[in-house]
Amino acid sequence: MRLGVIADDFTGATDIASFLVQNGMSTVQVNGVPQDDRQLDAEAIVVSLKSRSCAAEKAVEDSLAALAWLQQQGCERFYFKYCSTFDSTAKGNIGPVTDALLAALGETQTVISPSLPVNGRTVYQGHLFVMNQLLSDSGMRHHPVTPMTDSNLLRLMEAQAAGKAGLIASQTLDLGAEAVRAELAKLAAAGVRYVVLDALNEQHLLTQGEALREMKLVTGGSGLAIGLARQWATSGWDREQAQAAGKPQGGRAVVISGSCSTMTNRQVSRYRQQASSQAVDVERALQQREAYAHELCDWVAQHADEPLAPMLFATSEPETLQRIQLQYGAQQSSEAVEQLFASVVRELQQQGWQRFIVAGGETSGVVAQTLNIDAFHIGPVISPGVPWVRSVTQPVSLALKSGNFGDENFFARAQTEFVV
Ligand SMILES: Nc1ncnc2c1ncn2[C@@H]1O[C@H](COP(=O)(O)OP(=O)(O)O)[C@@H](O)[C@H]1O
Ligand SMILES: O=C(O)[C@@H](O)C(=O)COP(=O)(O)O
Repeated sequence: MRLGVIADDFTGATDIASFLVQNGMSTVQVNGVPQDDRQLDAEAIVVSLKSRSCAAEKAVEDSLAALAWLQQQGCERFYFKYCSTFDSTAKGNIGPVTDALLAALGETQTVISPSLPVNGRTVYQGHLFVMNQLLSDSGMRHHPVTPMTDSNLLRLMEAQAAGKAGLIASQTLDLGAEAVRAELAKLAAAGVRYVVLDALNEQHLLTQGEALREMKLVTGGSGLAIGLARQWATSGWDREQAQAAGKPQGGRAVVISGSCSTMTNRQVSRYRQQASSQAVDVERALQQREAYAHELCDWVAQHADEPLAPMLFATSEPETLQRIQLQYGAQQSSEAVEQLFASVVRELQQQGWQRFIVAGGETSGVVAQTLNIDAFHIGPVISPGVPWVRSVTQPVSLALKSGNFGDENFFARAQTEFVV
């Protein structure tokens, strides 16, 4: 049984991929729908799209293209992965994409399961919680692109999609997989297309996995992957074996930090005490990018043989960032930083650097694209949702960290706790 995952963004794709390998399924991730007909070798294939904040029509078109490609790869079960905070715009594309995938597969029912207890996302009586707050009371209500002002997943789904939503509550999950399957059948008979699943803990996710073993299409965050991978992994949950192809190889490493999140700021200040580091000068990035990138690469090379990899960082505290954005413009400065990092990693790759530890979702996308890495094996997990990954075609390994993920010692741990 081969699983095909359609993920609505890049770091979200890496997140689910890491839970699949941790629970025993070997996994390859591709960035976008490949245009060639290469056949990939893994139990699960994850396609990362950039559809989270797209208009519904575009998200549907991209998701159906991903589905068709995954079917060509021999996938028989499908998983639509969105954010564990159900990020969707006011017009919302999670509903339309779910409807389109159901129709394409000839199915009439699926589940909605964004819960990820290990990262504080739980669902109770159909309401989504972030840590100890309802989604609509959490910081997500201020999200610049996808503000979430309702926590009721049934209401959110019915507002976006064509069909009827229903609930399987935690009390039923406590009774086990058989009870969940019976409830799914009852809801199907009542015409319910989207079944919101409560989950307060990992046991609930394992029960979901057991109950959904035969369901053709599921939808959710990355948590449900824990339960499903335990059902489908042919290696008997052998994590070591599933991760083998993605283990980082030796060779020189560099840390590139382009995220300004609170967590990344903490990680950067910790790592500055542990390794050589150099802050990026945004003005020089704007005015003399190539010469400056070359200079930074020389600096990185001078620190190549130290115990921990040298770090280049644009990461700034909110006040500094605000000052930079006021002075140079938000878009201009962020693009200048991204392009500077692109020039740096291009030159380092030419000089034979093989390990890149990157902080920031957008920054990760730029680095992977610049290094020409469009498919990678998922390796050992550094922090929940952040694995080492290894290019399918080149001897290059990446650790791609979304801004909020990882613990304070992430950059050092990524290098010291894994066989390289
Ligand atoms: N000092 C800085 N000045 C301006 N923009 C910056 C600075 N540092 C980082 N950026 C930009 O901020 C954005 C951070 O986004 P991203 O990499 O997705 O991180 P996150 O995952 O935390 O959102 C990138 O476009 C990056 O280039
Ligand atoms: O499900 C999740 O929380 C993550 O996989 C995810 O999608 C995070 O998105 P970003 O916050 O945009 O990195």
